[in-house]
Amino acid sequence: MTTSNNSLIQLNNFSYQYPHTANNALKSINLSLKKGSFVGFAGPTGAGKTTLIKSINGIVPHFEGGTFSGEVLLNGKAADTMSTAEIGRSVGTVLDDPEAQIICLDVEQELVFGMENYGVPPAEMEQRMQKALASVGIAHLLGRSTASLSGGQKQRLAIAAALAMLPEVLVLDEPTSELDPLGSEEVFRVLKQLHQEQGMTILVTEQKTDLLARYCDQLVILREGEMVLSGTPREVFQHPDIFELGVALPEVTELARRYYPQAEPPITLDEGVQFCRNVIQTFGG
Ligand SMILES: Nc1ncnc2c1ncn2[C@@H]1O[C@H](COP(=O)(O)OP(=O)(O)OP(=O)(O)O)[C@@H](O)[C@H]1O
Repeated sequence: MTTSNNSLIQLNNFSYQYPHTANNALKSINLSLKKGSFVGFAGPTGAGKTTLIKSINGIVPHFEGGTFSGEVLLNGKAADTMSTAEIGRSVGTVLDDPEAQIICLDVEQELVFGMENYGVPPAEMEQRMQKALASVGIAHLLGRSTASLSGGQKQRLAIAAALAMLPEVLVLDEPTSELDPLGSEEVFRVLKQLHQEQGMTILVTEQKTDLLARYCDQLVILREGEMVLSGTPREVFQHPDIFELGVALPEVTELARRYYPQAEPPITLDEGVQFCRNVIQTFGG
């Protein structure tokens, strides 16, 4: 086993192939993530983003089967030697579709369900439930039926249910795919707050790169199972190769890079406004 440093999650030359497929879905991934990271994963469809998330929460290989080489370490321990229950104590998962993840009829049951399965004492459950709901700003929804919640509220509930298990890391697979722009922003604001106020480690796959640009500290780009770029959102979106990697850039970045390829492109709307002002001044002057 490779010696682990102080990484919370470490992938060493990790390759994985689903059963009955011809190619590896992940190819020699080397990635080291420290506690307190907020990392976004992007890349074209089929790049391996979901598979990478599933390799961290143990679905790969525990439930999917298949073959792998290399290793995924959680706190220095090889994930394939841990039970899924053990992995679940460290890694909380939120899926793209809250409808599929929420299984109980009311908010309280939804939060209690996971804790009961892990044998959390009832008095502690109540405390954890209140804290988890407050953390994502939906304490007022206790007592509501899950069917009556909006998409954004359901996704916050899914996050709260994961938080009630006191995970060290939260992995989210396209958590805004069912949400409109306001709901998407709401989810990322909650994540940023968890990250800043509780030091939660957050790993998220997301197609909306403007959200990744604004909220993540680190961005990893995958293509055809390989990790092709990694850095701050600015380093990644300003990288000369980014256009060739099939990643949808934030709109402001895309426009600036196309029309002013020599200039340092903006990566957020605010920077885009300033960029336009500078362009107008240059041409006006
Ligand atoms: N359960 C599975 N069985 C077989 N092959 C799979 C399975 N799940 C994914 N794959 C294949 O593994 C590769 C990586 O898929 P993955 O879902 O990880 O990509 P992704 O980047 O998340 O794509 P998307 O953005 O479309 O969700 C693809 O070629 C896909 O067809």
